[in-house]
Amino acid sequence: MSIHDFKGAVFTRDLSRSFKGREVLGGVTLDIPRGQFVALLGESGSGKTTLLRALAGLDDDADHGGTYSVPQSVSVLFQDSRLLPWLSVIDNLTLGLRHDRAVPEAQAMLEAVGIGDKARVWPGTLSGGQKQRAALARSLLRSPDLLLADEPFGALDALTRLKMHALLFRLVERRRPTVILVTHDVDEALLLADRILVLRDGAIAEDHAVPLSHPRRTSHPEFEHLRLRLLASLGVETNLI
Ligand SMILES: Nc1ncnc2c1ncn2[C@@H]1O[C@H](COP(=O)(O)OP(=O)(O)OP(=O)(O)O)[C@@H](O)[C@H]1O
Repeated sequence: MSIHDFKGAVFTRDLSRSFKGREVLGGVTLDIPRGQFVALLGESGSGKTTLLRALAGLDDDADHGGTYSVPQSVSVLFQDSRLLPWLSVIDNLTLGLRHDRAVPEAQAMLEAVGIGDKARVWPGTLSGGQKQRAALARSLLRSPDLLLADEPFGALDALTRLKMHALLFRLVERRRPTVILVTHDVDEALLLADRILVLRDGAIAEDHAVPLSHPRRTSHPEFEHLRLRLLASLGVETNLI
């Protein structure tokens, strides 16, 4: 299939990236249909962030090979919220949006992520979880066709992370963007994703469908089966768990 025939959201062919002659991504070929929620797992250094940055077009410092196509409207969510400290929370959300509805829509999005009362405060006064809620609100306010999320909950405590999973799932259900979520957390991947890719040494080593309906329970036998399989492929000795 050529790039012109592809009707999905993300298309890559032999995508490679190198830094100073060292290959980090080595020929990634991938098709992601619209609206699919994909989790990207892999051991540290396997190239997850490099793949995400390639799709976001944020890698001018790398040598490029292969081709890719993504939708026009892409939002990126990072582990740190990247809110500008000199703008109020709502001004961070509306930055660059010109239309009349920007402020009420931003306020509604802050309500949706549970921090409607924080619109006028400085980002520096928010907790880590509140900052990530604001960052999530900012990225979804733009109604992206593709959301690229690089460990957005990695720095949060376990309880806040669970709340953020539920929130992300609810918001994504409503707007149905295609999502690629980089995570180290196998349970997070299994709770949220339709499909889980395992990256190894810069290539897609495994591609799993997650045949579980929502809401998902970690106690479901298929959940547990996939969990052990994924942990083993990530090099965790599962007989010790
Ligand atoms: N800008 C860069 N310059 C040089 N090397 C880089 C650059 N970005 C990434 N790398 C190298 O590419 C490899 C893959 O990095 P990447 O951040 O994509 O891995 P990752 O799977 O996201 O890792 P982690 O799970 O630890 O975040 C690493 O060895 C890293 O040092």
